[in-house]
Amino acid sequence: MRIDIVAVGRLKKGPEAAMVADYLDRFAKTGRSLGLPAIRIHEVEDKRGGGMLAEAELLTRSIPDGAAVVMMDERGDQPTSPDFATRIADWRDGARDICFVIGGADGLDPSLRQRADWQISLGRMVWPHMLVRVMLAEQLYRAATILAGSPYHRA
Ligand SMILES: C[S@@+](CC[C@H](N)C(=O)[O-])C[C@H]1O[C@@H](n2cnc3c(N)ncnc32)[C@H](O)[C@@H]1O
Repeated sequence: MRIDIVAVGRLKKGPEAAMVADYLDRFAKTGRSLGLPAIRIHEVEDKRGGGMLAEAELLTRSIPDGAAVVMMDERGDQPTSPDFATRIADWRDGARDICFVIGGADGLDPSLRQRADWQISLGRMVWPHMLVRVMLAEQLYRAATILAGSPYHRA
């Protein structure tokens, strides 16, 4: 099994990058005994100004064949953290790869959103994509702690 985050834009060194690295490192440590692999990030960038469609093509190329595709979108479902953890465990148990997709400033092209196995929202407000990376990384770490039965998630 592999877990990837495919995202538009390059995350420069700074607080967001440090937080993403920290949460993914914690995920890797907690996930190891749960059969969850370290998460890899793939960044794509369309330098020719082709907009959402060009970004969709680049993102599609980075999505592994057969992976469960989870699109981050403010119009999507709003699962609880335990529900999110359960879905990840179900895919793990079915030996399915998982690929999270985060769009750029214009969002994700509708053609790409149509192929999602799941569209999830971090609330109905729109967040900058770099913060979405941080929040997704935190929720993935939180999911691992829920599956491990550790006290990080107290709700
Ligand atoms: C700045 S937002 C783009 C907003 C764009 N206007 C749209 O209609 O999608 C960049 C990316 O961050 C992610 N994103 C932003 N807010 C989100 C939210 N509330 N929940 C989940 N993902 C979000 C989405 O992947 C989005 O494509």
